[in-house]
Amino acid sequence: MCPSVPLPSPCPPGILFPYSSPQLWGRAALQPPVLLPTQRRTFSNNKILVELDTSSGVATMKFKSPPVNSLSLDFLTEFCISLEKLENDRACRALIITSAIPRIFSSGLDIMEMFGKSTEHYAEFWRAVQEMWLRLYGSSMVTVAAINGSSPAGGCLIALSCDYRIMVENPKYVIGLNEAQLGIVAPFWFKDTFVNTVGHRVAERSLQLGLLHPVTEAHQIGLVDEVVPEEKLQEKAAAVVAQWLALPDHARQLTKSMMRKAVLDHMLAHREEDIQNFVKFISKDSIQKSLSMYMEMLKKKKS
Ligand SMILES: CCCCCCCCCCC/C=C/C(=O)SCCNC(=O)CCNC(=O)[C@H](O)C(C)(C)COP(=O)(O)OP(=O)(O)OC[C@H]1O[C@@H](n2cnc3c(N)ncnc32)[C@H](O)[C@@H]1OP(=O)(O)O
Repeated sequence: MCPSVPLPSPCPPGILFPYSSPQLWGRAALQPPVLLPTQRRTFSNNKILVELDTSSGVATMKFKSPPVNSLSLDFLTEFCISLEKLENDRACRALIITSAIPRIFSSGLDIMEMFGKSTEHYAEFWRAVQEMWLRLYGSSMVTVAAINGSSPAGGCLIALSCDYRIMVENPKYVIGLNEAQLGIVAPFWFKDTFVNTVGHRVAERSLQLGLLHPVTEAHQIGLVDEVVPEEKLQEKAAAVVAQWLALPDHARQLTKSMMRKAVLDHMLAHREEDIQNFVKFISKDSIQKSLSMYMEMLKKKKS
């Protein structure tokens, strides 16, 4: 059978052989089978830096939005644009996501986007959150989260949406879906993504208590796949990517799609309803009060 990459049509006899070598599989497979010097393509905005190594097909995306990489509407928009660029780039087969901000991977959704704004704003913001998840969870690239800091709520969702999670061993770092601690609720597709990673029982307890798991515990419950010292993170991420890229892209992609399709389809079928639910929920006085108290608590913690 011909690989899923577009080949000259009809597929000439014998063409399968050169395309069968693992390092030639996939979207980069149409490049001539010669050793090319390492080539880097970089693009950047004020929130995200992306570097694509076109010889390996691996892109590294660094979040660089101080102070805590919170997922504002602007951040989500830039994130989606970057994901779309990479997804459409035939030279890119894999993506490593990490942070350029010390100690923080991402602090999750920007609470200020959910506080004191108009219903139109809430709807626009929530559509952007959905879009980010649809693109990342549904990506055909190999995706690895190199988690070099704390990663609560929406930050954890980003990590969960990748194919593999490697976290830096540091007793101060935590990760989890802590929405309940803010007096809010993780939506069904956050929950489904979590359940698909850690299983129903662990997810149920963790979600109800809004737990932020220290790294060792996150590893024990399967929320992260590996724990490494900070200085080994990039090397480990590259090794994991190489292992996943050794397989034919079409087989890996179809398997990924099979595993994730039900959850993605469910969200797509209920997308507008989910936006309405979010707007209704977040606009409630009691929820606005909870968010306000949470922000106060964050500020007090500093002083
Ligand atoms: C019927 C059901 C219907 C359901 C419908 C849906 C319901 C709603 C679903 C919403 C889902 C929400 C998902 C989320 O992601 S909510 C965000 C959760 N995030 C957090 O709880 C993290 C909070 N932050 C922290 O814990 C710490 O800040 C952190 C560990 C990340 C860093 O600590 P550090 O000490 O280094 O830094 P500071 O705390 O001093 O923070 C620096 C400044 O950044 C501000 N900050 C932090 N996090 C956020 C954030 N998420 N959004 C906005 N701003 C944030 C913090 O206040 C500091 O600001 P100032 O310098 O101005 O004080």
